[in-house]
Amino acid sequence: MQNDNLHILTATPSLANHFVAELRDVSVQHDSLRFRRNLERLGELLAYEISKTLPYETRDIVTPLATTQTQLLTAQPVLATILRAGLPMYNGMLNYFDKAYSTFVGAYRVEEENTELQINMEYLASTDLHDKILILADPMLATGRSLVKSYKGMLRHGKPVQVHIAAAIASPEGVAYVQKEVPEAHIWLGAMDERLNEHFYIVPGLGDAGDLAFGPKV
Ligand SMILES: O=P(O)(O)OC[C@H]1O[C@H](OP(=O)(O)OP(=O)(O)O)[C@H](O)[C@@H]1O
Ligand SMILES: O=c1cc[nH]c(=O)[nH]1
Ligand SMILES: [Mg+2]
Repeated sequence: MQNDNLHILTATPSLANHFVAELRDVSVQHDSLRFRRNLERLGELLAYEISKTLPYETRDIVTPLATTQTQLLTAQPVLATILRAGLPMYNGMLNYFDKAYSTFVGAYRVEEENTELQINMEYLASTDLHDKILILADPMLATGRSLVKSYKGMLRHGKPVQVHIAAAIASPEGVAYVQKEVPEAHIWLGAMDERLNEHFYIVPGLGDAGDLAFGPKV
C-alpha cells in the first residue's frame, strides 16, 4: 500500500481518538444524536487537516484600525457525499468550508448471500467539477466500491484538478481498491482498521453507520 497520499488522524493521538472511540463503543454509539455529532466533528477535523494542503493567496483585510494582509484560500473546494450515512460528516465539512458548493450521490450496498457486493447508484446531483478541488466524504470505506462508483459517476460533471477522499474508518482492502482505481486521490482517514469480514463489514469497525445515524433500513 502506497502511503504518500494517505493520512490517518488517529496515528497521532488527539481528540480524534475520543470521537472515533465513541463511534465504535456499543455503550455510546446508540445515542444517535451523539453518533451523528461525532461524525460531524470528524468531518470538521478532517476539513481542517485538508485545508492545510490547499492553495492560498495573499489578501488585504480592512479592520476598523488598519489594513492587514493574510493568506486565504484561492478557491473553495466542492464538497461531495454519499447518501445517507455521509450526511453528518459532510455537514461537518460544510461547517468549515462554509462557502463550498456541493455534490450529492445516492448509493447503497446490496448485500446478498453468496454474491459479489453490488452498489446501486440512483441519484447524482452535482455542481460543475471542472478544475475544482473535490472533497468526497463518506464515513465507511469498506470495499471502496461505493466511493469509486460515485467518483466515476461524478466525472460526467467535469474533471477535478485535485481529489480528496475522507472517511471516518477504512479497511486496508478498501484503501487499496481506491488507490488502484483513483491513484490521484489524497486519502484522509479517522482510523485504519484490520480487515473486512465475510459480509464486507469493517472489523473492528462500528457496525452500520447509516443505521446508527438514521435508524435501520427496511
Ligand atoms: O466501501 P463500501 O463497501 O462500498 O461500503 C461503504 C458504504 O456503505 C455505507 O453505505 P450503505 O450502503 O450502508 O448505505 P446507507 O448510507 O444508506 O446506510 C457507507 O456509508 C458507504 O457508503
Ligand atoms: O462496516 C461497514 C461497511 C459498510 N457500511 C457500514 O456502515 N459499515
Ligand atoms: Mg448502511
